[in-house]
Amino acid sequence: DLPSRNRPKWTSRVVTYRIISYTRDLPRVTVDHLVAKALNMWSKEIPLSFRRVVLGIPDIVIGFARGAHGDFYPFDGPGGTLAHAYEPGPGLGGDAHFDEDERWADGRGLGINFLAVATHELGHSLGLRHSSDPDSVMYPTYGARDSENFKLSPGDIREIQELYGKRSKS
Ligand SMILES: CC(C)C[C@H](CS(C)(=N)=N)C(=O)N[C@H]1Cc2cn(c3ccccc23)CCCCCCNC1=O
Ligand SMILES: [Zn+2]
Repeated sequence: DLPSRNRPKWTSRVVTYRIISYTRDLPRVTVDHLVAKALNMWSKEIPLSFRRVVLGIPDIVIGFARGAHGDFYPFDGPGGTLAHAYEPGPGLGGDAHFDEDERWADGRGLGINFLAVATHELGHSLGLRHSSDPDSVMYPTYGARDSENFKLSPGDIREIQELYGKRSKS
């Protein structure tokens, strides 16, 4: 894209998040853990950290919902769109919604790999757009990945560092 195109990003060094609803398919602690893992996959590459809050208004609201759920993008039942997230900004900005009509899995059982989808969505929450590289986490369609060694592609790392800079090793 044109470098001058204004790409929204978080300007604070610490971004807060709150998980406000869960799925019946996974234990809450598993969702908490996989969300933290997805966030850490991105934050370890950039000078930005995430803090979970359980009360109040965070930067990023994360939740599960089905059908129409209060924004302009109702979900579509099983299959189809699995989730959506908003680019950085106030209000809905940064929020990530997961379609409760999917069968969510932790990477072992059948079902949609929640870690893979959460990493994609939180990439959007950080300001990333889609990639044409099928190995990228930001590829527009879901591909079953074994979550054992699920990781960001070199392109994903390049994109997020282009937006936020590199995390200094010090
Ligand atoms: C990349 C994801 C993690 C997030 C994206 C949504 S977003 C906004 N966050 N970029 C997503 O859900 N993409 C659809 C795209 C899609 C594929 N098909 C569709 C059929 C109908 C509607 C959408 C789709 C064909 C049939 C397969 C349906 C199941 C898989 N769905 C997808 O891959
Ligand atoms: Zn996407």
